[in-house]
Amino acid sequence: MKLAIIGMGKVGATIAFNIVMKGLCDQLMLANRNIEKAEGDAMDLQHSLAFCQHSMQITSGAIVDVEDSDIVVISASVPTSKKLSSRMALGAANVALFKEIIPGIASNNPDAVLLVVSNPVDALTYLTTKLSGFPTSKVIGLGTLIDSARFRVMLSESEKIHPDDLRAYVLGEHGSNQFPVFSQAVVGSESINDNLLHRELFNKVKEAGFTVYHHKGYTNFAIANAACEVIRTVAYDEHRTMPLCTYFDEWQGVMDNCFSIPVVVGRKGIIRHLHPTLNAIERYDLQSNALRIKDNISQLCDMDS
Ligand SMILES: NC(=O)c1ccc[n+]([C@@H]2O[C@H](COP(=O)([O-])OP(=O)(O)OC[C@H]3O[C@@H](n4cnc5c(N)ncnc54)[C@H](O)[C@@H]3O)[C@@H](O)[C@H]2O)c1
Repeated sequence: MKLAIIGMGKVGATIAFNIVMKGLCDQLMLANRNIEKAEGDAMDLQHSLAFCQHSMQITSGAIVDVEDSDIVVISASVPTSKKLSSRMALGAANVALFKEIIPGIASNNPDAVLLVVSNPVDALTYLTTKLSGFPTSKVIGLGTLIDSARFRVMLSESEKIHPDDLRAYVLGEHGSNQFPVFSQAVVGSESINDNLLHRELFNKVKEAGFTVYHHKGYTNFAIANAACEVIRTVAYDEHRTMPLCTYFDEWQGVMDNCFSIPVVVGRKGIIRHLHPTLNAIERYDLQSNALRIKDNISQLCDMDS
């Protein structure tokens, strides 16, 4: 399994550390605009192999050196600020960056699954799908997997039950429009009700990324674990279900859009879309997400410029 990370900032470096600790590949390639930083990370991670069960080859270089990967994680980005209050603020500059880098990544890594982490992730996953020419199944945006994880952790604290035993999906935009699917949320086989307490927790989930940003200027640990969950599922063809961002022609009556829906993931990327029965509130939330995201995509991702 050959894995590359493009963009060795706070998130890319933490994903790399997790991959090494968990032994998720045999060859790990780190690429960054500032190559010296990628070289430093590669050396530092090599030194940590003495404490790992799984040996791997760790190399570094420029984006053009990333070739024939099975998975390419894209966490390259213009710098984010501690004052960030909307992921869309990164939109225009990251769209320009992706227009510069995605065609080369796609042609040098024709069989890869591309995992988009950079924000705004829904628009960038759409753009990556279009620019790469890859099948929609092979371009995955990290999307609301992280929001769903935060929701499960917060519900677990309130229910005093391990988060692994909770199923609670947040779907839609990785942003302020995301919505919880209470109608399908369960702990054991008991429903998690749509009540005031659980709505308050969900409101904290929506703000959680920015709460962390405002404290430390970035988020890295939870997002790196979310990325590794997808990477392991692809690497070992695990066929796990999770909410992830994908471009789709049609989902639950929404046409031609790109945001997080429940999917099954395996070695070939997204191998199936799941279709839970949504209640009236959730169908309304889905429609308003679809409009908002479509609008963001058409504002940001003009394919002719
Ligand atoms: N999807 C999510 O839930 C989620 C969570 C956290 C962060 N993010 C996003 O991930 C991205 C990275 O965040 P970060 O905190 O690591 O940012 P960062 O500024 O620390 O790192 C960005 C890295 O990209 C590199 N880079 C820029 N242009 C490049 C190019 N052309 N080629 C190669 N490398 C290039 C920079 O040198 C830098 O090392 C941001 O867009 C952030 O918003 C997403």
